[in-house]
Amino acid sequence: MSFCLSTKLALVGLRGAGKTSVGRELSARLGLPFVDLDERIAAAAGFGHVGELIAAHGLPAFRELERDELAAVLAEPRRLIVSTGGGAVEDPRSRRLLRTEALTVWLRAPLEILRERVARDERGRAAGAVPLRPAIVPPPGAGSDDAGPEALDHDEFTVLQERRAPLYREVSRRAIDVEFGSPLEIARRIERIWRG
Ligand SMILES: Nc1ncnc2c1ncn2[C@@H]1O[C@H](COP(=O)(O)OP(=O)(O)O)[C@@H](O)[C@H]1O
Ligand SMILES: O=C(O)C1=C[C@@H](OP(=O)(O)O)[C@@H](O)[C@H](O)C1
Ligand SMILES: [Mg+2]
Repeated sequence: MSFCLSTKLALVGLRGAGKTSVGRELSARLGLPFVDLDERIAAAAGFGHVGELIAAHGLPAFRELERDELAAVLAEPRRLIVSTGGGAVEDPRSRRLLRTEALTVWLRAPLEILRERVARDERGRAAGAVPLRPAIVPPPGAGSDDAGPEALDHDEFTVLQERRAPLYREVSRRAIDVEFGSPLEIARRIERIWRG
């Protein structure tokens, strides 16, 4: 991709990978505007965070907003950094746009790290607060009386990783391992890719 005026840098990866934190650091370092897709969608709909939006309107409604907002951001005639939500790649049109309209970078980390970060984000929040990241994978057998023995093995992150890893790979020009290093250090690594 040529380094043109409207080039966008997009971050993808599972929940907890650091897309929001690293995107913010990158924006400060590169002096480019930052869009966190989740924050923009939640604010536009009058919610404090996307977990509240999903709780109120459901996952399919959120996915529609996500798809439309990503297309709008990637059509903006300016350079910017966009941090997507972990599930943005599930929409085929979004994948095409991430491939063609942005330099997309996949932030990768072992699942136990992601689990720990996501759990830590929920700790210390008020009792009864709506989760920041609601569970989105129905347990096997959900809706029937007998979930079956495989329900014991159900793990949200494993399911999402299996489903999404090929999609992240498909849209990304580069994958970055983010197990080690602060968001600032990871932003510095991505800055080098961006500057070519
Ligand atoms: N490189 C990192 N090292 C340690 N903690 C991190 C790192 N990146 C993000 N975090 C923390 O992990 C949590 C999830 O980060 P966030 O940026 O919201 O991820 P995402 O947007 O990919 O879900 C936050 O508490 C954040 O401070
Ligand atoms: O994995 C997902 O489908 C989601 C990830 C979240 O964003 P982060 O990846 O920034 O946590 C947010 O968009 C929503 O809770 C759904
Ligand atoms: Mg985020």
